[in-house]
This record gives sequence, structure tokens and C-alpha cells, in this order.
Amino acid sequence: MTMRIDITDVHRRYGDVEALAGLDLTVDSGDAYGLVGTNGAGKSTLFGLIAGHDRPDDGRITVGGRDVRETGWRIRESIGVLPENPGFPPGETGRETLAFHADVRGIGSGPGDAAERIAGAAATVGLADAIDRPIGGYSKGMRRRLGLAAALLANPAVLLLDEPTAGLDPNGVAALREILTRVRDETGVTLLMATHALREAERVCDRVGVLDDGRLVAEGRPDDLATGHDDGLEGAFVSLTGGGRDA
Ligand SMILES: Nc1ncnc2c1ncn2[C@@H]1O[C@H](COP(=O)(O)OP(=O)(O)OP(=O)(O)O)[C@@H](O)[C@H]1O
Repeated sequence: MTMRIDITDVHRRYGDVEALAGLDLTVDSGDAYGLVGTNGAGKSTLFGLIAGHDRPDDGRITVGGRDVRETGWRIRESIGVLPENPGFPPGETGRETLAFHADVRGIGSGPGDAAERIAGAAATVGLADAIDRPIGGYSKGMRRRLGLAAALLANPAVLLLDEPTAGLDPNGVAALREILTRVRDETGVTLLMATHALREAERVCDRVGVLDDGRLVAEGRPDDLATGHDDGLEGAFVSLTGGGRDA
């Protein structure tokens, strides 16, 4: 199953700060969309709203045509989230942590079902051999992949990835890219990825949107956006966001 994301005139204010200022954005079913923006542009705020952890002050967000505020847990099971820094207990094994996530989210109703999902998700992210080792011994890339396995447990139709490659070495970045490409090919999942890694967005995403001060200031295919800029997408980003003044 795959689902489209529609964000229409969404506002979210924190006191005087307007984190999202009338955001309109659509991610087509099965597309990979890269949301790039300056620090504080509103990316994490948007993810919290889509995942149903927070509510917009105005506007509407639908996933698969259903309002994320009204449809409760069933729609949220369709959305997998990889937070930038998933906190995992270092003394637990990967399997114990995934079992906890499956339990909390009610994944796997029949006997053996959750265990099967856990083994499948671990294999998908290349952690089958490490799944019974304590997470304290995992590298950053392995912890990120464990976070991805947790997000994949429910076989989501939509994946939200917040800075998935931040802090990873080039091998870790390549491994994550390979996994995401495979998951997309196999499941047709819709992917929305917030990132500062512009070259990665160029490689992975069908479309890229530039978020600045809570609004989308440009979007398109990465090569179209990059056209006319010596530094490709990076040059386009700098000129669109005023040189990254908050960085
Ligand atoms: N809980 C909060 N209370 C007050 N202000 C907040 C809160 N959450 C976010 N903000 C503000 O809203 C704006 C958008 O923040 P957000 O974290 O969504 O941006 P971001 O694009 O994810 O940034 P980064 O790239 O640094 O992670 C910022 O000005 C931030 O300071």
C-alpha cells in the first residue's frame, strides 16, 4: 500500500514564532521528497504534525486522503517515523528494543507475528547478525538502522525521515541509501525526508522542496532546481534562503 501526503495552508505558532506560516506541500504516492531548509525553518515541526504528535493551529494534513487529526491510531500505524536521534537503552539488545516498539504500537497480534516482523525488519536494515547484541555496542550507523527497523515494523505506507544521514560516515550514508532504495522498490512506500545533506537529497529524491521561515520557497526536481547554479542544488539553496543566515 502507498499513500499521498497533502499539506494545505498549515500554520503552527509557538508564541511569537511562526514555525509554519501557511505551508502547502504535496508528496505523491510512492515519491521520495526531500525537504531542505535552514536551521529552524520548521522541518521537525512539520514532521510532528504529520505523525500526529502535535496539531496545527490552522490548515489540514491528510495522508492517503484521511485527516491525520481525525482518524486516530489506525492512520498513524501507516506512518513510520525515523527521528534524528532515536534514544535506545544501551543495555538492551536490538531485538528487545524492537519488541518494545512492536508491543507499544500493538504490532503483531497473533503469536509469533511480532517476532516475525522484528526479524524481517532487522534483516531489511542489515542487522540480522547484530540483533541479539546490546545496543551500547552499536555504531551510530547501526543505531540509525535500528531506528529505521523500528519505523518499518508496521509496514508503513509513508516514511518520515528526520536527518537520516546526519553524523554518518560515507559508508553509513551509502548503506542507508541502499536500504531506502530497496525498501522503496519493494514496497512503493512514500518517503518524506528532512535533510541538510543536499547531495544526498539530489541522489535519493524525486522532488526537493526548500523550506524557509515556515514556507516553501521553491520546489521541483533536483536537477531543475539546480539549473543555472554553479554549485548545483547547494547554490540554489543558498540563493533561495539568503545564504543560510541562521546557520
Ligand atoms: N516547542 C517549541 N517551543 C517554542 N519554539 C519552538 C518549539 N519547537 C520549535 N520551535 C521554533 O519553531 C521554529 C521551527 O523549528 P523546527 O525545529 O521545526 O525547525 P527545523 O527546520 O527542524 O530546524 P533544525 O534544522 O535546526 O532541526 C524555530 O524557530 C524553533 O525555535
